Amino acid sequence: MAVVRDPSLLCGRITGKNPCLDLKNRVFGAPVFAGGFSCSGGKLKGKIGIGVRAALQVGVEESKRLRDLKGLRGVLGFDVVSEGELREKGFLGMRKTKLVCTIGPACCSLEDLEKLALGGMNVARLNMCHNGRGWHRDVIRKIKSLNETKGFCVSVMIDTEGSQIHVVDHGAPSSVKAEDGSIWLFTAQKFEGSRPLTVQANYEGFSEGIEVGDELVIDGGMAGFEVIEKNGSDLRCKCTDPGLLLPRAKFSFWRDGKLVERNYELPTLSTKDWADIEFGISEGVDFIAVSFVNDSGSVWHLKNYLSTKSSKSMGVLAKIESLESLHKLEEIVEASDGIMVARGDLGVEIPLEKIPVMQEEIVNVCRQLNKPVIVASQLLESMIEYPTPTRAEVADVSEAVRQYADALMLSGESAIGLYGQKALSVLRMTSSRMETWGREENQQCLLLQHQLGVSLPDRIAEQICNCAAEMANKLGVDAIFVYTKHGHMASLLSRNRPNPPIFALTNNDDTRMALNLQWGVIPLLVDLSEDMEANISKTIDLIKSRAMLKQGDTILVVSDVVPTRSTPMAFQSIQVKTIA
Ligand SMILES: Nc1ncnc2c1ncn2[C@@H]1O[C@H](COP(=O)(O)OP(=O)(O)OP(=O)(O)O)[C@@H](O)[C@H]1O
Ligand SMILES: CC(=O)C(=O)O
Ligand SMILES: [K+]
Ligand SMILES: [Mg+2]
Repeated sequence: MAVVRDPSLLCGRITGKNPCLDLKNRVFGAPVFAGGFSCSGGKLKGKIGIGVRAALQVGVEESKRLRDLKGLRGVLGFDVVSEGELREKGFLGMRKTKLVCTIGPACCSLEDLEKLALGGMNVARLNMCHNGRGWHRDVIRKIKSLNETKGFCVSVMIDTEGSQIHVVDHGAPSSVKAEDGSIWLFTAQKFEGSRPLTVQANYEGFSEGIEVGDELVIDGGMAGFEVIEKNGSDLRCKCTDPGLLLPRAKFSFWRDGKLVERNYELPTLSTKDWADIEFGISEGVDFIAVSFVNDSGSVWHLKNYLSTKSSKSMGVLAKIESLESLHKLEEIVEASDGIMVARGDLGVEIPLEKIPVMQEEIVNVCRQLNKPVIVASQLLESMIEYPTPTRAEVADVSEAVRQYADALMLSGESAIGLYGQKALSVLRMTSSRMETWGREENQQCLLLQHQLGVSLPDRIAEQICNCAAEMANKLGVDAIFVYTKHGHMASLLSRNRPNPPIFALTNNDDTRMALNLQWGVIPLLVDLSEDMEANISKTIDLIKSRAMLKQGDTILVVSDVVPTRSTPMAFQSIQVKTIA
């Protein structure tokens, strides 16, 4: 594919407004939705149309759900944060990298959740390892009520506990020191209370296949031990690398510098995980992130289950956090609706110095296979305690943005940290700055797009989106509009990481919530008719009537026309429109 090579085409279009403007202290009013579909003043000039006809029989759009929502959300489901950002910074200044916040005791009140939403949280993550379902239900309902009443568009993700082997007791309520040369007992035997120098594991098979002389590493390097005696499943170990044992610390065993890989036959989805998934279905969450996925089987299994159990479509995200998942990366990415680079647990199974390269590879594979990817864990770890990040943390966040990850995630920084909102604003400002740099340096032209589609319709959709993104960059249009039912066209555009924001117009609320994780996509919920031309002018009029599109703005419109009596063939098109 030809690419933009002349940065001068792009540089001048970056908004002059301060891209670092802090949204935190701004108060957005409740959304004011324009009523009706008046076409006055919505005339378009300079329309260029390119069409591709293909004999695709696509089902007719169904918009009953939208009508139900319309009364609540108004006719243009434009979330208040994106709208505020557009007014403040213009089209090009809109943030592309999406932000995920883990919700925990430090940010679970309605006020705190609202502050995170205002600060740009696109997805709220609930880690099912902690708290009871009542607590999680309360948080989910608060987020949904903020969406309904305050006009936010925050998706909800639950993250399964999975079956990982970890410490349940190490002799102290919080952290405990392991001194050099001290002798410890690692056991799966359950006992009441705490015993000094004794670590209780949660699974009796934790030491299967382990031999005297093996190295036991805690949390990827928090402390290290040598196994000096094995008695049944109990291990007596000598501390060789003094350090700290934290609650729920994870174990790994190493022999001759390599991880001892063992098949524990623990299911990726435990009985508790299935119960949590049922809970997620009943609460209507948008994403289920599956911990410790080792192959595509568990992902397909869950996806099939969800398709029979739930009318709502929920995204299944696979967390890459084991050595085994790296061996089967492509099949897992293909099976999933998205990926999380779970660097915390990944660092238990691979040497830490390998993580940056693995992260880059996972991000690239995901973009090639057109799946959104979240970079997670320890992005701003020091901000759990301190009000400012380290320079190294800012560099790490910038690197993930430079790699064009779809989303960045806060863990403890928001869940238990003292400065969660500030951490979110650091992610926001750092990603905006890096995105601006990427545009100025024309970095997206370095991205190669391998052909993804196999069938003709898929290849047409892919080519339309590749060409549309290239045109948008070369012409320097202000925004891309894409009409999409399931989000596929929007994600194909996003895959090219184009300079202008991608407004994805859909009449399907599940699609809207799923697109929250995609780089550069601003999902809008609108009523769509079968007449695509009418849809396009209606949407433009609506956005214009809110003074967000003005005379002279140029937009590129990608549409996928469904067959109707008047247009019996599916019709995909790219149009460039200049607002009159
Ligand atoms: N709902 C919660 N209640 C209490 N503490 C929480 C909650 N969620 C997160 N935390 C705390 O925040 C820290 C980081 O959170 P996070 O859920 O990202 O942990 P993690 O270990 O990286 O994830 P995972 O368990 O999926 O590997 C946890 O160690 C935990 O102490
Ligand atoms: C997020 C997560 O699960 C990890 O980093 O391990
Ligand atoms: K988890
Ligand atoms: Mg993990």
